[in-house]
Formats: sequence, C-alpha cells, structure tokens
Amino acid sequence: MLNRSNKLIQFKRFYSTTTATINNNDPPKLIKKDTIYSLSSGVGKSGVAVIRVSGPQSKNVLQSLINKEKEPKDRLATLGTFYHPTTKEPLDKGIYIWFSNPNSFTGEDVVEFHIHGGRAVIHDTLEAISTIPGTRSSQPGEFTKRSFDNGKLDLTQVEGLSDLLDAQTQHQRKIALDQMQGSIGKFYHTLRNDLIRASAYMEAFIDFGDDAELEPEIVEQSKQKILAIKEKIIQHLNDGRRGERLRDGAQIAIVGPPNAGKSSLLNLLAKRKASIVSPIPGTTRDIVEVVLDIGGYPVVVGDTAGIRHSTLDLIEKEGIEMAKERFKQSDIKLFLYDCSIHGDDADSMDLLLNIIDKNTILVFNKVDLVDKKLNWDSKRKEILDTIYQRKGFHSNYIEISCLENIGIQNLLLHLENNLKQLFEIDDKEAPLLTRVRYKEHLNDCVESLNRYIYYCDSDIVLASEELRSAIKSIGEITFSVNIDDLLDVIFKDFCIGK
Ligand SMILES: Nc1nc2c(ncn2[C@@H]2O[C@H](COP(=O)(O)OP(=O)(O)OP(=O)(O)O)[C@@H](O)[C@H]2O)c(=O)[nH]1
Ligand SMILES: [K+]
Ligand SMILES: [Mg+2]
Repeated sequence: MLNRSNKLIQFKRFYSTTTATINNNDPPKLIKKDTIYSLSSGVGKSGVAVIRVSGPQSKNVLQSLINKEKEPKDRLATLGTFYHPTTKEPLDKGIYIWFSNPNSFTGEDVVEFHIHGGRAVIHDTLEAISTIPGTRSSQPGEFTKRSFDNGKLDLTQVEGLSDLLDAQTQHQRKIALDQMQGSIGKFYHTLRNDLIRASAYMEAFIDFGDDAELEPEIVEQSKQKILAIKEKIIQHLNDGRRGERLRDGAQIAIVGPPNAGKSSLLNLLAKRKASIVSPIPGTTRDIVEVVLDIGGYPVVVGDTAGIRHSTLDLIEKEGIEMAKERFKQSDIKLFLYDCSIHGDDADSMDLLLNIIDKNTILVFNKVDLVDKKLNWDSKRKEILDTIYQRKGFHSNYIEISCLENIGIQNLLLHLENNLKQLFEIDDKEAPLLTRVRYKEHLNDCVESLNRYIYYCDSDIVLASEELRSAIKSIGEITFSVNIDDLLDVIFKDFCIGK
C-alpha cells in the first residue's frame, strides 16, 4: 500500500493533470518574443501622443532614441530629446518612462515615449523605432495578449479592460474598472478554490478511507459545503441579466395608440430628429432606436408603431406585432396616452388595459391641450380607477407635453430611479455577471454539481468525477489559476501526512 506522502504526491499530480489544459503550474515565464511598438493614444492631432514599446529590445530602443548608453531609471518620467538612430537627426523633445520586467503592463520590458501629437512627429518616431532590429509594429490587442500570457491579467480582467475602453457611461466605466482590477476574477477564484477545498476532503475519503481515520461524515460535510457553493452560484446566475444590461444598455420601450406622441417623445429624449413625427396616425412602422445616457446608465430607447386593431395595412400590422414584442421584452415600459382626446377613446383604454402591467409607467401626453379644471382631472381619475378595478394595482403616471416640453425632466428623473433599481447590486459580495460567456461556464458548473449530488450517495467515484468537471468549468472563466498554492493550503489545514 502506498504511504501517505506518496498519496499526497499522487493527489497533487492528479489535480495538476486534470487542470493541465487550462493551468500552467510553473510560474509564468517570459517567452522571448519580438519587441512590439505602437501608438497607444488615439489617432489624429493631439497635444501629447504616447508610443508604447514592449519586449526584449525595449532598452535598446530607448538608448538608441536618446542616443545615450546610460541605464534608464525605473518608472521615472524623464525629459529627453529623441534622435533618429541612423541619421541622428532630432525628432522631438518629450518624456520617456522605463518599466523593467516584470513590473510593467505586459510583464516585459516596456518603454513609453510621450511625444508631441503631430502627424509627422508620430510617423517619424515610429519609423525610427522600426529601424532597430527585432522590433515590429504590434497587432491589435497584442500588448494585452502579452499581459495575459505573462499572467499580469486573467481573462476576466482582459475583458474588463476592453469594456473600459468601450465604456460610454459613468456606470459602465465603474463596473468595467472594477472588473479590470480583478473583482469578478477574484470572485470566481474564490468559488473555485472553495470547491477544490471541499472536494479535497472527498478525494481524501476515497484515498485514505481504509485508514479508518477519516469518517464518512466527511463526505457529508463536504457535500453540505458544495451545496452551499452551488446555491451561491445560482444566486449569482439569477442576477436578472443586470450585468449584461449594464454592458449593452437597458431596453426602454415607448408604446401606445397611434398619434399619442411616441415619436415626439423619442425625439425630445434624443435631442434630435430620430423618428418621423406627423399628424397622420400610423406614421411609425419599424422600431426606431436611440442610445442614451440617463443618469449615467446606458439605455436603448425604442419608439414603436402605434397599436390599433383597425388597420388593414400589412406593413403597419407587422410594425404593431414588433411593438408588442418589444414591449414584452423591455426592462422599462412607457405607455403613452393622448389625454387630449375628447369623447370616445375606448380603443386607447382597451389597449391600455390589455398590455399595462405594474411596472409600466403611464405617460399622459399633450397636457397642453387639456382644460384641467373642467374635465381632465376627473377623466384621469376615471382612467386610474378603471386600471385599479380591472388590474388590481395603482398605476404610476406622469403628465407631459412634448410640444411645450412640460414634465420631461420629471419623466427623466422617474426613469433614472427605475434604472437605479434595475442595476442596483443587492449582493455586495458578488459582482455583476457581465458576460454570457461566464453564464455558460457557470451553468455547466451547476449541472455538474447537480450530477455530483445525484451520485454522491451511490457512487462516490462518479461523484468526484463530476466535481472535477465543475471545478474545471469555473476555471475556464478566468483561464489562469495556479493550483499549487491552493493545494498547499488544503494540505496544511488537512493535516494528512503531517
Ligand atoms: N399639442 C400637442 N401635440 C403633440 C404633442 N406631442 C405630439 N403632438 C402631435 O401629435 C401628432 C402625432 O405625434 P407623433 O409623435 O407622430 O405620434 P406617434 O405616437 O409617434 O404616432 P404614430 O407613429 O403614428 O403611432 C403630431 O402632430 C405631433 O406634433 C403634445 O404634447 N402636444
Ligand atoms: K403620427
Ligand atoms: Mg410615431
């Protein structure tokens, strides 16, 4: 029979190999590569432009450009004149910063040149760098790729960085920055580590059970721990698409009967003529979308075709179907009601009662046309009472006039509040689930854990098999887990082999 330390080695080896496809157990090594360079700041004329160089030739590049052999000081902005390495012609006067590996963005030797952002300065400096052997201009995303390869960023951080560069609104920026700094990565690391720790007790039971020092209760304990982890993952998965919504923008739909002023409202919100407005009912056919920033939240507002039964127009009919569908799918729903209609508005009322729900914001438009004292107040009361009688809730409502710009600020405040609720994170521990990719891996993980629970009492070998694939699924989210450290922790608090 194997002694314990051999078993320990076996166990370690087992974990190393089952995760070998995604984990590199050795500390990240710098692979000798081309030295890459590129303009890192935006294209076009600017006050300052930044050229970044990364790779083994970086120091050579720097010394050639400043025409001095001296050792650069680490992470210190230094003023210098840059020369062409072959013609020795001065190119520009600017600042350089040297980052020696591994303390740089890519983990390699990096030098940054902060030069004047004129076309010729940028062009000639890049050309000067290109004359140094071993250098080439970088491919898109190559600096970040090297950073990932060298273990400076895990995959979720790379994705966070990409979101940060794309962020259009304040809240998108906040979430992306958090993710780039490792919040999501850390959360998944912890989940995975917890699973490994719980499974280690299982594995030990399989391996050492016959030594009679480990009780069957251990299996039960580890099962309970794993169940708790599973619950945590499920909770995280049920975040109601908030993270994805924050990346892509929340959907707001404007629906209502023809001529209620839906397109007028869209144009007001967009501050431009995005949708055609006319007195002809049935003007809007397609869904017209505008992307907006409301209180720092990204939203996509969709203007839709006016909904009515009476039309025979096939195109309009299709537009109406699209409108209903959009209404259903949207995160925030605005129902526009023309309050200037005198006499019979049974159609509008039918439609309203048909589709309105608790979360719909009822927007009474064209208040500039009503005589409040005489009839509108009582008519509005009648509408709200009917909703209450038929649907059982008190509807949220706002009065506006698109023509005279009345109540729009109020509507925006209302929307902002709704957005705040929509995006609010009630679970302080778990970050927002920002990508479908994470969701897929987490779903795989939960499925494996369900099978683990199924096998747990009957076939412990199959059960631990499922545990391993659950662990692998989570590991795939970050793609950078060093298992050795963790195993040391496990075995320390495990006390096997002492
Ligand atoms: N007096 C007044 N007229 C308005 C107001 N809002 C919109 N209108 C007018 O109402 C008419 C219809 O406006 P639209 O914005 O085209 O209405 P819609 O709901 O998009 O109409 P469809 O696309 O046909 O369903 C236009 O003549 C607008 O100028 C308002 O607040 N007050
Ligand atoms: K219209
Ligand atoms: Mg319209």
